[in-house]
Amino acid sequence: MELYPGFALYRGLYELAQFSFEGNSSGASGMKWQNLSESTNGMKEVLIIMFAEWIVMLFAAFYIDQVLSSGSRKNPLFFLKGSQKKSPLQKLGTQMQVSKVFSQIEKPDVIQEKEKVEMLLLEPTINHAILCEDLKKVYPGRDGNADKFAVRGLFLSVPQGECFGMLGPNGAGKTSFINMMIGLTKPTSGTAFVQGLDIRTQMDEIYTTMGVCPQHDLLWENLTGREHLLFYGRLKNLRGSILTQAVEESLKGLNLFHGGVADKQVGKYSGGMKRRLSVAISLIGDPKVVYMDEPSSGLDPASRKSLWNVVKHAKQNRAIILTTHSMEEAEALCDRLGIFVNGSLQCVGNAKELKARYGGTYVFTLTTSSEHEKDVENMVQKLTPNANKIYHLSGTQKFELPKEDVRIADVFEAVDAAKRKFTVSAWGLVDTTLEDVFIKVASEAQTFDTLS
Ligand SMILES: Nc1ncnc2c1ncn2[C@@H]1O[C@H](COP(=O)(O)OP(=O)(O)OP(=O)(O)O)[C@@H](O)[C@H]1O
Repeated sequence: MELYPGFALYRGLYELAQFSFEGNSSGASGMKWQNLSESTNGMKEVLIIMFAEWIVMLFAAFYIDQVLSSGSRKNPLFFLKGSQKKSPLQKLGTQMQVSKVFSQIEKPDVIQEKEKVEMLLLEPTINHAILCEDLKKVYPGRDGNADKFAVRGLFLSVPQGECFGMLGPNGAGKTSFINMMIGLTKPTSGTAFVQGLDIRTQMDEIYTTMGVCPQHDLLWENLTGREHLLFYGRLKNLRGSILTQAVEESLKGLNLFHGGVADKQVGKYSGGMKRRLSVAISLIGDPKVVYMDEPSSGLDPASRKSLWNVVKHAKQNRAIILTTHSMEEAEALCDRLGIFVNGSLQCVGNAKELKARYGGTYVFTLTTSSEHEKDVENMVQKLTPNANKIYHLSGTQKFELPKEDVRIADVFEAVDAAKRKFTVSAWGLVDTTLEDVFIKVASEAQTFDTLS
């Protein structure tokens, strides 16, 4: 029975108790090393059994972990095989990875960004606040699930004075990227330099020049807004009147000063007030690099506008990386944007460039009575045979007109001519919005990934 570890432990404890009981009554001490050799003392076998079992169990646990519980399961005889030959499926997987890399290489703006980073890495300059070099994050798969590639080889450079907007659908990997940059998680491979400091080894120094507004507010319910700012200000080495002034300015800037709000416990704040306090915390102490993960989520329009003013003012002497789902916010605040899908950048550029590159159409809408719908179609066909009808409901029709085929003046003339022939209740011509670009880039990338 002692081969079962529980019994071996019991026997050992029993022997110890026995020796100390006898020692108590005879005035001797309990078990000593020399007592191990006594024939009636089972402790020696117990120690041998437990030591041998410890080694056996260690190997057994390692083996079971490799073949059963890990996401990347191994063959049960993996220890007999040397370097395993790849199965055709694995080879296909590798080819797909290569083709995926190739497809990324085809995006000129992303390659340009990579080349810029490589050049900057050769001659590091303080002007570039953030440089990401082939940054990757892989979450190991659990319970038989495959590994999750949250960030796949990101190259990015953000200079001082720039606000870089990171757009992307849910689950694209934006928060995973920010978590690596702020030292919450380690990169699986690759690295990033913040003011020339490596995030793998010099995070302590980076913290002194960094501000973070996390996606979910991390605040103490019992402290007031002012106390939060005083605390973080002190952490950033502000003291005395400089600290008091920084806190006052911060509270005023984020609309948390009037009506005694600053001295209320945070537990009594509304969601929007907490968000504004998080932004204030990220900016206190003049950090040179700031990360804002969806800073305006949950804010009413007025608070959002005042937050934008604060961010616009703040970006003048620092680098900001901001993630958002609001295209309006991205256009209002960001000097450059990157659309991030399935862990990789699909495009980089300012809003104008992206719209010009990806938005190759105007959207033309015209409303008339139902009997003149055919006339409208004919009119659009005359403007361009490549027009594409995207919407049609009781007299209202929407068409995509390729920009290279139509001139805006021709559209106005065509509508004027149409007005003379039949009643036009309403019409409009709209250029591509950033939202159109986002939807197009994200859906193309997701389709490609699904096919892969
Ligand atoms: N700790 C984790 N373990 C395993 N997978 C994770 C972990 N954290 C995130 N993921 C996965 O990584 C992917 C990227 O998640 P992440 O939170 O970075 O996306 P996101 O772009 O910030 O999304 P959202 O816009 O919704 O905040 C998701 O598929 C998510 O499920």
